[in-house]
Order: sequence, then C-alpha cells, then structure tokens
Amino acid sequence: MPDAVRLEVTGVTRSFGGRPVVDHVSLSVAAGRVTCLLGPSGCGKSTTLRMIAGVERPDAGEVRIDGRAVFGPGVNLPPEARSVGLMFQDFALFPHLTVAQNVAFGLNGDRAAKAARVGELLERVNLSGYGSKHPHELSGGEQQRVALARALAPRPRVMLMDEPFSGLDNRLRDGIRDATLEVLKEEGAAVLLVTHEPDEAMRMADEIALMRGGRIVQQGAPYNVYNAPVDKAAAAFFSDINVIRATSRGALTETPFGAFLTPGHADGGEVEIVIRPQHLKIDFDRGGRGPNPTAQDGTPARGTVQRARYLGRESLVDFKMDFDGSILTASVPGVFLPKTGTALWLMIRRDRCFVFGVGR
Ligand SMILES: Nc1ncnc2c1ncn2[C@@H]1O[C@H](COP(=O)(O)OP(=O)(O)OP(=O)(O)O)[C@@H](O)[C@H]1O
Repeated sequence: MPDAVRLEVTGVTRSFGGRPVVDHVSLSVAAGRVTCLLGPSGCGKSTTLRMIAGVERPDAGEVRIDGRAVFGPGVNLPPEARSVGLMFQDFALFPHLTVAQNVAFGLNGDRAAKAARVGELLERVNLSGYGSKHPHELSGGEQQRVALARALAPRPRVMLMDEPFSGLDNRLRDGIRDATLEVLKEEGAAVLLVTHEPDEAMRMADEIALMRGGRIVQQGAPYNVYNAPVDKAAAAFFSDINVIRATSRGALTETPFGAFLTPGHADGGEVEIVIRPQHLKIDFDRGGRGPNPTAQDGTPARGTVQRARYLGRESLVDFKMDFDGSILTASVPGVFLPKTGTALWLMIRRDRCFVFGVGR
C-alpha cells in the first residue's frame, strides 16, 4: 500500500507587486518520502516553501497536512500549529545554549522524556557526547547536524528544508547529504527540500518537482525527469546539451546522423534533437577512419576537434562538425585528449535523444 499523503499543496499562488512569483503550484509528499523542489534562482521555490510553513500568506490555494487544512478558505494556522520542521541555509543555532538545549528547544513534556528524545536524536546524527558543548565549539557540518536534530525533535509531520547544505564545504557536502537523508528516512517525515542544484536533487529525491517562472513544469522520479525531459530547458537544467536542428517531413527528420522518427511534429516543422554529451559517441574502433554505422548507432558524421579538456572522471571534447560548422560536445570517460584539428567520426545514441518542436 502506498504511504499516506502527509503534505498536499493545491493551486498555491502568490504575487508580489502584481507579478505572480508562485503560480498555481500543486504537489503532494507522502510520509518517509523526499520531494525536491528544483529550479533556478528566483523561480519561486523559497516562496512556495514559506507559504507551506505559514510564514508567507498565499493569495489563493490550499495546504493540507495529514489531511487537515492548515491554509485554505477561512483557515490560516500559524507556523507553530502546522507540525512542520524548518531548516534553512543559515540554520542559526542559539549560541548561548548547549547542543542538548538547542535540540530540546521546541520540545514539550517532562524532563526525562525530553532528555530521552535529545539523546536519541544526537545518537542518530552521530553526535552522542556533544550535548554539553556550545555551537561555536563545533564544525560547520556538526552544527548542521545539530540543526537537523533540533528541527526533527518535535517529530514534525512535514520537514521543509531550504538549501540546507549550501553553506557547507564542498568536500563535506556529499557525506552530510547522505547522512541527513538516512536520518530523515528513519524519522519518517514527509520532506520538501528546495535546491537549485540538480546533482543534489538527483542524490536526495524520491521525486523531483522542476520549477520555472513560478510553475512546476515537470514532476517525477529523478530517472524520469532526467531521461524524459518535457522540453529543451528541462533537459538543459541537468547537464550541458547538444542541439541539432532539422525539419520534420512525414514523421521523419533527416540529419547528418541519419533519420529520426519524429511523430507528432508538423510536416515541414522545425525540430530540435537534443542529446547529452555522454550520449555522443566517438567511433574509436575504426580509428576515426569510419564511416561504418551499426543499426543502433545510426550514421556517423565527421567533426574536427576544437578543444579537449580533462575533468577528472571524464574528458570533454568539442567538435566542429563538417556538415554545418556547428559545435557538438562529447563526454568520454577517463582521459581522452585528442589534438586540436584531429578529424574523428561521431555517432549519437538515438535511444537517448529528445525531440522537441522549435519554440518549446
Ligand atoms: N517579500 C517579497 N516581496 C517582493 N518580492 C519578493 C518577495 N519575496 C520574494 N520575492 C520575489 O519573488 C521571486 C521568487 O523568489 P524566491 O525566493 O521564492 O525564489 P527562489 O526560487 O527560492 O530563488 P533563490 O534560490 O534565489 O532563493 C523573486 O523574484 C523574488 O525577488
């Protein structure tokens, strides 16, 4: 049975100075699941989160937590009555309180119960024994874990996190993300996490809600959002992309890489074939002498190396294509640094191409 929906947002809308910055946003998050609200700076992610938290008032829409309206017609519960935990980039621990006092801050009940919950959470975030320290004695990553424990202490039904990792050292970040995810899953809250970093969303999310210009443009599992983007901008948000422009004729589009099936596109309509650099393949087997295509790879097309860079895990090679002088970029695992001017044959993985009508 699917987990119960904990957070349900319907048609939430907010304008500032007559400009809609959040425009009919709807989403739901089940218990124990993480949804990442992902999008470029200024697209309305934080405003959405703030409306769910109750610190910003929507112009319209409804927010339900555990089936109960916390905002809607005639209802507007204050943040503290919504059972939400909050965690922001500047998570501001109370400097004069100890770690244990910080974690206990939002807890009610008797001393023994509070102490037990604090102990349980400090253990969960791997900070047992730190209870009597003060925030300034901790590293950034440790402080972040205390903030997580503090937000989770009252067992919120919904956890709202706004760029919670962006203040952290790059080297620490992945480890802290993974540890945080583990704790969130153990606690079972429904989590809505705001981020502008696709890598973070891919790493953390059960579901990604891709936002642009105040709207959610695509929502789904990371695999689907990455591998079946709704438009060119959605594809480009996750990686560099290559774009091949051509004309669709009778549901087929001829390109220098062979013909592509383009059903649903008007006869004579312009289409853009979008491919990520890792799906552009170099015809190594033939030592660059090609062409000799296989059915799967389509027709190879010749290009000349403009620039090659080694990025550690992969090399990025820019080619100037013979067919129209356009630049296509291929990503090759490991070290591959051909000289500028080298001619090589490229093939594209047809099964990994996205076809969009121009203007989409
Ligand atoms: N209180 C406010 N008054 C006026 N404009 C606001 C207010 N709050 C947000 N905005 C504007 O609304 C838009 C969306 O802001 P928001 O902070 O929600 O975006 P975001 O996607 O979270 O971006 P970032 O990642 O940069 O925080 C921005 O153009 C912002 O300037």
